[in-house]
Amino acid sequence: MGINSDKVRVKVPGSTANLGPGFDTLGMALDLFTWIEMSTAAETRIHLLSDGMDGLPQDKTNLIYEVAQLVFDKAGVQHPELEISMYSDVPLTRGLGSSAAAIVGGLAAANALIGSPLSDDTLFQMATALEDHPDNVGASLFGGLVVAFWDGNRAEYIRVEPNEQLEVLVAIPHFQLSTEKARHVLPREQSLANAVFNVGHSSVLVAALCTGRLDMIPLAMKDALHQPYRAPLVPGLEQILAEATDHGALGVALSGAGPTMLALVDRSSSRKAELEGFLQGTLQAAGIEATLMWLQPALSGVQVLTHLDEGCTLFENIKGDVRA
Ligand SMILES: Nc1ncnc2c1ncn2[C@@H]1O[C@H](COP(=O)(O)OP(=O)(O)O)[C@@H](O)[C@H]1O
Ligand SMILES: N[C@@H](CCOP(=O)(O)O)C(=O)O
Repeated sequence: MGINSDKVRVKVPGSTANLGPGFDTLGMALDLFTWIEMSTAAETRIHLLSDGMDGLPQDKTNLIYEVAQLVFDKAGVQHPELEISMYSDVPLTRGLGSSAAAIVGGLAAANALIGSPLSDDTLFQMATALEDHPDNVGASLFGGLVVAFWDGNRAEYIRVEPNEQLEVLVAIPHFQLSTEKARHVLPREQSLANAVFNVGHSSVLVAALCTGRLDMIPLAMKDALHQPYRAPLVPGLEQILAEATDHGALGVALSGAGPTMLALVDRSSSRKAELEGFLQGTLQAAGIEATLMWLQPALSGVQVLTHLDEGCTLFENIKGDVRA
């Protein structure tokens, strides 16, 4: 199997996980993207092109470089030195799936570089094992809404087209909360009552999303397994979870492990400004600065970009598409 001597470029969406009750099970891709360019080189070099990437390693300990090595191992090819450039609009460590986007983007780019010997399913299994849960990586790989489970050995999923009335408002606090820390506060054991509560709510939420029963979202988007334990880490969250539906949200949840909070909104709602004011006001009162952003579900998962100009830099190619 040969290694492609061209540059490969991939575009991968960030994501929100859980949607409240679907802990480690539901993921939805969002239109916030990470772009990765990868080519072979005489010596490994890693370029981080966007702001906010402080602290990410620029050597062979970088996550994207590391996951590329796993692809080469799995495909049985020699490890080439790599030149990698990365631009990301997905903020780090905020609950919008930056690590999943980096993992999926790194896997997809390395696979394309060696002629795509690995199937999407193989990439999904690898990404799930790396991230330890299938929700964000499933959404970044396949786009749309992904309903998934993982038994520690294999992950399975079904992709669902997001309802076209759904729009997303996120409040992204100006502080980081690592997924590792936000998983650490969860109890190791839960009551049967909490398990039944979440199975019921998550099942009805998925059914509501599949059938367009948006009226069920405010009732179904409730959780007993993780949000109550994570709320002390995110000032304002408790009030937002309790009251956002009184201010125009269809449903509200912690996005992934937080600290970002996410509201699902009917795109024809006349109460968007009211909801923005409620979120911003509640967070300000709790002493939290946050950026609000309207996002759309991303329908495509990771894409290998073939239309880009080889003669231009990654940033020159994508600058019309980035948010910042
Ligand atoms: N583009 C990237 N390149 C290298 N590492 C990354 C990249 N994006 C994320 N990471 C790693 O993932 C970590 C964030 O993951 P995590 O705590 O799960 O938060 P989230 O995935 O919600 O943003 C970062 O601190 C960094 O170690
Ligand atoms: N199901 C996971 C999701 C973590 O998402 P992230 O975007 O915060 O990494 C969890 O809730 O821990």
